[in-house]
Amino acid sequence: MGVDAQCRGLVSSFLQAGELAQLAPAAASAYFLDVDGTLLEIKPRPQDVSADAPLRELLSRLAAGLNGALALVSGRAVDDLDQIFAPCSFPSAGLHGAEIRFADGARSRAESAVMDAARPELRLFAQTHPGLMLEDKGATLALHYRQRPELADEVRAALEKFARRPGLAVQEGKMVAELKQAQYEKGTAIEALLAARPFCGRTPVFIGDDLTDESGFDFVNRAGGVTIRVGAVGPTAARFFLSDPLAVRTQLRHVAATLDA
Ligand SMILES: O=P(O)(O)OC[C@H]1O[C@H](O[C@H]2O[C@H](CO)[C@@H](O)[C@H](O)[C@H]2O)[C@H](O)[C@@H](O)[C@@H]1O
Repeated sequence: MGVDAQCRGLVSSFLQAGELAQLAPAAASAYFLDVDGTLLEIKPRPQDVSADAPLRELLSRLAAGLNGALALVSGRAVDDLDQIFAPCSFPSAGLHGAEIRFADGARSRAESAVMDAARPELRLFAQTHPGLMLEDKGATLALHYRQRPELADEVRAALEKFARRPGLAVQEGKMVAELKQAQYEKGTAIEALLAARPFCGRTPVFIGDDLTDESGFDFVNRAGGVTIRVGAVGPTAARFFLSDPLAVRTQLRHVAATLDA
C-alpha cells in the first residue's frame, strides 16, 4: 500500500496538486499559517530562521487577494515574527495563542510575570547543561534540546515541576519543551481572529506541522474549515497532509495564481 492509501486509511489524505485552491478559494477563505516547519524549514537554532523574499512576496500577494484575511499563528512571539518576515507585518497570534495582533493593530498580550518564579531556575538549568538553550519569550519559557536530544526527559522533568502550579502547562514541540499558561492555545487564538475583521464570515484554513497546531486543527474542523498537517504522517486531527514547507508554498502559489484569473 502506498503512503497516500495509508493516509486515507487514517482519514487524512495528501492534498493533490492545486487542490487547496479548489478547497479554499481566496474569495471566501481566511488563511491561518503556522511558521516553523510549515512556511519555513526547521533549522538548528531558532535564530537561524528568516523568510526569503519570494515567500514574503507570495504571502503579501495572497493577503491582498484575501482582503487581508491571512494570519500567522506561531509559538514564536509576534515581535519575533515581524523580524523574520520584515518588512512585512501580518495579523499574528504568537506564543501559542498567548498574544494576538489583530488586523487593525489592536493587541492582546499575556503577562510575562507569570514566568518569574520559573525563569531563574530554568536559566540556571540551561547554563549547567551545555547545548541546551533557554528561549525566554516573556510569557512562555522554551527549553531547546536539539543539540542535546538525550536530555529530552530531563528537560521535560524540569518544566513539569513548574507546570504543577495551577494554570501552567508544558507544550511539547520539535526538540523543544515549553512552559506556558494552559488557557492559551492556537485554537482559541484562531477563534478570536476569525471573529474579527477581515476574517469574519470567511471559512478558515489552518496549516501546521506540530503538536501545538492540533488545537488549531480541532477548532477549524469544528468551524467547517480545511486543516492540513505538514510533515510526517501520523495521528492528527488534520484532514489533509502535505510533505514539507516546499509543498505548502506550491499550494499557496496555486491559490495566488487564481487571483490573476
Ligand atoms: O508554532 P511555530 O511557528 O511552528 O513555532 C514553534 C517553535 O518554533 C521555533 O522552534 C522550532 O524551530 C527552530 C528553528 O527551525 C528549531 O531550531 C527548533 O528546534 C524548533 O523547536 C521557535 O524557536 C519556538 O519558539 C516556537 O515555539
